[in-house]
Amino acid sequence: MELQLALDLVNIPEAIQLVKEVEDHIDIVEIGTPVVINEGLHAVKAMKEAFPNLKVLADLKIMDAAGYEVMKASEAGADIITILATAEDESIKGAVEEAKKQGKKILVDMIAVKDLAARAKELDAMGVDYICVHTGYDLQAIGKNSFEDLQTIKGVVKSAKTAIAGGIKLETLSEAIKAQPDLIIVGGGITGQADKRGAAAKMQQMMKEETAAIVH
Ligand SMILES: O=C([C@H](O)CO)[C@H](O)[C@H](O)COP(=O)(O)O
Repeated sequence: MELQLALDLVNIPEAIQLVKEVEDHIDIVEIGTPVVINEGLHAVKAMKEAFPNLKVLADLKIMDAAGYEVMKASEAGADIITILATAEDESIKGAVEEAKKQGKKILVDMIAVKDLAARAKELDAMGVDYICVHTGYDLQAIGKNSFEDLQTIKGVVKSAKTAIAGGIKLETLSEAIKAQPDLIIVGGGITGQADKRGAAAKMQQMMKEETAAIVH
């Protein structure tokens, strides 16, 4: 199980400073959608140059022109690129094909999908690398989360890795670990803490220990 740090509300220097604090305790660093909107793919390039040993995810939330956008993010140094599950199948297939050509991975964001099981099955058959249930900021604000959704996709996905994102904090992390996704994505649960390094370290430790307890 891997831990991804999502950076959404920072500029490039702040993002790099933050990752310096927590780099030993995360597997993937995400350049969040708001950062890509503010700074462009330069943010992906700067992060990869600063931390060549960390995997970098570009949260582009692609909806169209998928092959082209995956190519540009790959050129900037992204290892994983996101596309929305609600995109056309042609776009999903285009993203997967280009990512394969570039040696990169595609994570599909299930935000706003109504029939999660049906769409997850289709995406799995299209060869995507990760399928991620996600409660975005606007639904987090009305008290929603994705823990049940994770169980739903875990029940149907056979090949892709599974992931969860959206409002996960130290207090709710165990709920996510229980369903054993391959990837847990945390933004504010780390970046909003005074001791960011401590929060990331504790999360990494919980993921390891609680997974070991489930497996044995
Ligand atoms: O994808 C995200 C959101 O749509 C804003 O871009 C966040 O990165 C994701 O929700 C994780 O962040 P937290 O919810 O703060 O954990």
